[in-house]
Amino acid sequence: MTSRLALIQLAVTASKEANLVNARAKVIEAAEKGAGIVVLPECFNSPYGTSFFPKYAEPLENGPSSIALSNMARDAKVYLIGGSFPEIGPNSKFFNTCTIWGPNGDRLGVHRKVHLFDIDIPGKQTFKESSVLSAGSEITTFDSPIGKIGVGICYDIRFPEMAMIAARKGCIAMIYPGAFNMTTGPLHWELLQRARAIDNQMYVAACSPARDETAGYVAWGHSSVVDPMGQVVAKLGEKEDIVYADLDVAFVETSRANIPVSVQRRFDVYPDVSK
Ligand SMILES: NC(=O)CC(=O)C(=O)O
Repeated sequence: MTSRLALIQLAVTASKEANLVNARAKVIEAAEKGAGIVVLPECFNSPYGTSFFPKYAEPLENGPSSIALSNMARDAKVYLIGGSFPEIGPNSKFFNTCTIWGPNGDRLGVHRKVHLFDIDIPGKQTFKESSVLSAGSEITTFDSPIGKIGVGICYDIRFPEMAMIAARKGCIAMIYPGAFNMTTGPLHWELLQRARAIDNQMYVAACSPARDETAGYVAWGHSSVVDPMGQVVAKLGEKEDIVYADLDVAFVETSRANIPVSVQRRFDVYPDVSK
């Protein structure tokens, strides 16, 4: 069983309305090219930065982005992993939130970024999402026609436990809307995807905004898909574009059967690791 995955490396602007219009056009284009599962990037409808989160935040229920995403999924008849947008949630807390939509426009899941992006590489990249955002606390999976798929957001990819638990719940892929930067992107973006793919013998995809050199936070781009053997099967440069890859469940099964690490774990040797 296969399904075509499309990653939309969207050129995100300061206009939420323009971003929603552009996202819709690209989702429909991806569906016309045969995609059954479509992914948008982290903060697909706003610039990425702590000063922007409160300004662009909207509620999950009936906010403009949720309505637009539901309509896109329904009109294109695709499973849509709707990147993320700043959410104003319970108790007026802000979250970095990914919504997942089915082909009839129903919402299938919500992932609030679990691991907030707080780093300080002096002179290169400093970011403190936790100065504005609250963290989610759920592992998120949803059922697609080719099987269960796990969803994380960007910095979540650095935490192997999340992908491992998703794999143990039966996921055949992990998908991360993300926005690495010009420091961590060249170092870690591809390596982390390949690591999570090999750890768990699953497809891993990460979808970035297109690079905008004039933005306060310059995204690395390079949206890509890695297969269960750790091979990069699709990859973009830095410009706005769409990349496609066929996800093949049989290849996940063969990879897991040929190198059966998931049944060779020695929890007797490392009992502190949760089963
Ligand atoms: N933007 C992020 O959440 C993560 C990132 O850029 C990194 O881990 O590097």
